[in-house]
Amino acid sequence: MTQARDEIKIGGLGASRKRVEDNRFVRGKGRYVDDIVLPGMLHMEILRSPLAHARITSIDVSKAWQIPGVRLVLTGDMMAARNLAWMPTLSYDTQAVLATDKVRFQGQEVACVVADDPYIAKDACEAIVVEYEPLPVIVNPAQAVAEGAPVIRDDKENQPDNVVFTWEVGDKAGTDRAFAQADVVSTLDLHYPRSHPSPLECCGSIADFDRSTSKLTVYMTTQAPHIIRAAVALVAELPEHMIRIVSPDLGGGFGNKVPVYPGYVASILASILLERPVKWIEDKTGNLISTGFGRDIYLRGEMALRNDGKILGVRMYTDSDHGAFFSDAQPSKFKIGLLHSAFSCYDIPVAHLVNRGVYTNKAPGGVAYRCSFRVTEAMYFQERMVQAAADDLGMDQAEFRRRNFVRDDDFPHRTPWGFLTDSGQYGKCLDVGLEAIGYQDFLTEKEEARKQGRLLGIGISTMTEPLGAGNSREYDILGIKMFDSAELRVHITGKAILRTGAKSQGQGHETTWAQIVAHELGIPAEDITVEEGDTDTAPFGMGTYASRSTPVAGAAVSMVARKVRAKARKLAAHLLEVSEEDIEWELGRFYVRSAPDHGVTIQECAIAAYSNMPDGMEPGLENVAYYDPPNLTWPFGCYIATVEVDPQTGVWDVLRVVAVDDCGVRINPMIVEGQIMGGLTEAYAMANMQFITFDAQGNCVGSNYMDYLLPTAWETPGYELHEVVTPSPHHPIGAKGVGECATVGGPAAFVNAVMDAIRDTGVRNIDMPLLPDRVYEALTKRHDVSGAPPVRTDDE
Ligand code: PCD
Ligand SMILES: [Cu+]
Repeated sequence: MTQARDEIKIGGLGASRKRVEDNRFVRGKGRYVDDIVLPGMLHMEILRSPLAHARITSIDVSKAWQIPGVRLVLTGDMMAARNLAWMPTLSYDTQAVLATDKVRFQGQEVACVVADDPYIAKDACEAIVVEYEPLPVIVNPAQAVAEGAPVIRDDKENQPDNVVFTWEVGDKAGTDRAFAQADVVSTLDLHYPRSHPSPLECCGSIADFDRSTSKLTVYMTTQAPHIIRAAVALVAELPEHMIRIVSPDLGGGFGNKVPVYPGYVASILASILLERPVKWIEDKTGNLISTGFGRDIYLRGEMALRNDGKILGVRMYTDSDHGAFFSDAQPSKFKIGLLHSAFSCYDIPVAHLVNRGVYTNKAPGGVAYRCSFRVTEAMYFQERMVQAAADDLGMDQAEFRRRNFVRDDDFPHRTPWGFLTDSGQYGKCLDVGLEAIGYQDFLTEKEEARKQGRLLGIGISTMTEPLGAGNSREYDILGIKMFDSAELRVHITGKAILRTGAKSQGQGHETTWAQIVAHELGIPAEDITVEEGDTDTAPFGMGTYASRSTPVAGAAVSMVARKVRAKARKLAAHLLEVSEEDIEWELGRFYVRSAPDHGVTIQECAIAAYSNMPDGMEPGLENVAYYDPPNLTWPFGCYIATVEVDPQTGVWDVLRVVAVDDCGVRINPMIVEGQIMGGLTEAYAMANMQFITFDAQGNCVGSNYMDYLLPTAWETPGYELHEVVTPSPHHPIGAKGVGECATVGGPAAFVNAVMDAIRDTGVRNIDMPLLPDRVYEALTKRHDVSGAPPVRTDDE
């Protein structure tokens, strides 16, 4: 008779266990960078450029130095003297730490002041006099490539213009042939506007250099502490074992905390020079105007179609605006991240994509904001194009998708741009979604409403997203392969501590990783402490972004637990006085196959590991695992929104949102649902209200929360969530990533719904955000409404 532990009761796989980290978060006991106070700590503030493009003719810091309490004023020249004025970016570019020659975007870091308190530092920043000679400003790709455009990156050799790269992938000739055979060619021009991840906690760091031990400790808001340690070791030429990076509690990351920012570097140098801890905490405007923007990419898409609805081929021409420095966080192999993951859920024979990246006088952009490296843009383009194509064919949009989906028995499936998708049940997900929303009934209701002048619309967005960068053959950051790690130590009493190379920013790893260990070992989740983010203790890992933690670090957790179980089995054999081959495992317990009642628990094995091990066995019960995933995981999402547009004002209200997510096996269903709701809310915000843009002078418009809107509970629609489970065949517990899915797939559902509601106008596109005035313009003037003029990048 089985004596296995009840997996749900011990908080194993599938348990909707309450998040253990919330014990401190909801009590206001989280420990964020700004909560840390070190003895003798000083405070740093940054002086930022008011202009988007200008030559610096002089910087006078004398008045700042005279303010009592000022300890250090740092300028670009001082950084340059130490070879620190420029730093390498994660995309093999360089970025100014403090400007020396020119400023290249509004908000760029020009000088820093360190003082006894932050107010003195801020006042002293204002006492610095900088003379600028304004230069012509470039705020979009069209201007960047125009004849005679000023060269923004004149600091770089071999950079005669503003083009960062041109990248091409796919089969051009084959795609041309497919278009030649098409019955219908559908085209669409779009702009995915800049958006800002905008975590509630801004960026910050405390650098603490101790001359007596030569050790540098940096507490900082980073999603990838080990990468930072490696970067500091290389840039500052400090020995790696003398650097400790600690990423404490983070108030959200959303990709914003992946790049290296000048403030971190300046605070480190200041601490080394002053031999005191130096704290820098960014303010909201600083965060909104200078750190990791997402998106900002233009697209012209073309689809070759057969009359029966089959997609024969796809072309994409895109122009991406990277701002003044190419510092996107992305695996280095593909110039534009994984943009060519578009159309992976559809069976499309051939495709061709050209992307041109340009520099502009805007803050560095293209960061993976809740997005696996340009996947959000890819899926938005895909689903907007799919809807336009269905319309052009006069075909039902759900039926058009179904006809082109990759079939369940066609996995692993090679996409036209070379990815290998692992598993899925796309048709089933769509059916669950259509059923839930009451598709046919809504179509009837929509027609009825139209007769009374009411505009109802329904939008669908279906997509599979590549999550879990990534296997070492194809993915690396600055040459470091993108594996991840876990280290598990079972104490003598059978309790345990687990450390990983990932770094939660609110996702709940302290809860879910313990659940994986509980699943593998039968140790109750509450007996397992999870720690992340301290490079002195955590095994080397690549951090948390691109929903890679579950696919990669989560897999490492499984693997390390299995290694521990293998040793525990030997201990069990010893305790039960039988050979290892005669032992069976059930959750939490080994037993003798021929005598199931004769067994030992994992906890008994733990005691034995320290007190009664067989002759010749090394004591202890711990191990470490590094996991190099064989492939990405490919979750699937089907998002359906219904809306009503007010023809008098252009205001649109969301009626219902249905989300069907298939992220394989769910470790913690409640956390997964929270991830999806959060993701949908960010999708809704981008589609509906979030607007951060630049005027002709490069001034950032929308650099505060009065203008850049975060949806509150009041604006946020309700969500109806459903699930389908297709395990990943190559992940140890069958889980796929999920954190980003709803943000990636969500926007197109809302936009498609509004476009469906106003379909009678013949308007093909309104760029996000679909502000009421844009919708109103489309309704009344019956033309496309773009956030900025689209640019074609082909030279036909
Ligand atoms: N199947 C499955 C999956 C998953 N899960 C869970 O859920 C979560 C998530 O996961 P994933 O998907 O793996 O992811 P991760 O890596 O962890 O994370 C990341 C993401 O996450 C998201 N979410 C969130 N949340 C919060 N709260 N906060 C934050 O910040 C955030 N962020 C965002 C982002 S943006 Mo990027 O960075 O952009 O790239 S990417 C991202 C965790 O806890 C886990 O464990 C479960 O349970 N199951
Ligand atoms: Cu992206």
